Amino acid sequence: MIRFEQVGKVYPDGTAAVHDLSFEVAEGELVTLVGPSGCGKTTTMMMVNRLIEPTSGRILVAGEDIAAVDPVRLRRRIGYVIQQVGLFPHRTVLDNTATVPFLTGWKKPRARARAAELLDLVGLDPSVYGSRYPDQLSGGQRQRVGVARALAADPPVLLMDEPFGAVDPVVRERLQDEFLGLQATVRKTVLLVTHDIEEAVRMGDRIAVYGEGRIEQFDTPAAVLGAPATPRVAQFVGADRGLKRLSVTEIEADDLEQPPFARLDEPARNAAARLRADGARWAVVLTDENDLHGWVSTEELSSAGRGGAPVGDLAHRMEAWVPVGAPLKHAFSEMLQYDAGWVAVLDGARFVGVLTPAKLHEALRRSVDADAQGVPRGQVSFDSVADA
Ligand SMILES: Nc1ncnc2c1ncn2[C@@H]1O[C@H](COP(=O)(O)OP(=O)(O)OP(=O)(O)O)[C@@H](O)[C@H]1O
Repeated sequence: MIRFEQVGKVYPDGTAAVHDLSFEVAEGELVTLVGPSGCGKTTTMMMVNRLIEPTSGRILVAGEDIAAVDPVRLRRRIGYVIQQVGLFPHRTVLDNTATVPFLTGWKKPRARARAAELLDLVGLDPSVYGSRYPDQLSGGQRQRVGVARALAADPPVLLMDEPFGAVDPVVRERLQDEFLGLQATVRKTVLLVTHDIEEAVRMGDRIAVYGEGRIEQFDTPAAVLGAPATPRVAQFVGADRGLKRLSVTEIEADDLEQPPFARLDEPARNAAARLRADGARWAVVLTDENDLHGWVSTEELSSAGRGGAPVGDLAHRMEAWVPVGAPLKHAFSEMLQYDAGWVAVLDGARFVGVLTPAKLHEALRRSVDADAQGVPRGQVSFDSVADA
């Protein structure tokens, strides 16, 4: 959808801002451009809507060399969100949002109806906020209006330059999540500039990590964190990249342990005898359909006496659980929150297995090796000190 072919930019004063950029952003993909200040991210982005012209190479949008496209026409196909949102102070939120539809000649009622739809989409009730002026909004709300305005003309491409930079970290995280939710439905082709590696990792399907004026690595967040291509990338992503990688590595069924289990309606004494014979101190409690009910200790089952009480009478609820496919970080955080030595992993209600700290470490290590070798994680073997 967006293709850079050996693009370079030298400013008139001789500053070479970027060199030899070649990369492609697929349709519906969100690529983050990240790197230290002055490395050329904004220059890269502004060449896409021709606010800056390259001095070498060419850029294609939807297969068309943009040098040959009228800049005004080009910009109508490309939404642009910037940090200083740039709303018109004397226009209402609704009319600010409708700016591009107005410019493209839509009738006012239609443009406003579209703007109201978009405000709703970004979580601002148009009947409450539509008639306000920008200075009557919080920073986060203004930022949302900026996103709504960029989306109002339904452009296939969206350029976002530090779009969540002007708000505090808590609001920023919420806006990031909201935008990702929105992106899952609107599926725009997005280039997002940030100097924040956390944001780049969180938002990007792929990340372009810049050094001075060039891309040092262009890959998935997991690959950038797991195998930085150059010392400069390693330095930029930081010493705690293992921790960051936890948030982009998904739990897979192969990562899990299968603990002993007891059936919800089997007699407690049968389950107790079986678990004692296996030397197990506890078991997960499952229904006949393998849905997770909870957990129970062997001791509790043993003390149930000789009656035929079912396991279900003694079971505890399972607080610590995560869905399969969730990031490892989510599982780790559940373990800490519930002070649990493991978390259950579910597919819908169905029990898939448990993740322990050792398995979590193993999954992380195998995912790094799998990326390096370009194979699925299940194909990577792992020897840990614990196995020795
Ligand atoms: N109009 C200009 N004339 C000369 N040099 C410029 C001009 N605009 C930008 N530069 C230089 O080009 C380089 C890249 O700038 P750019 O704004 O693309 O970086 P950036 O990575 O977006 O930085 P930041 O994160 O600080 O916004 C910098 O060295 C900058 O000083």
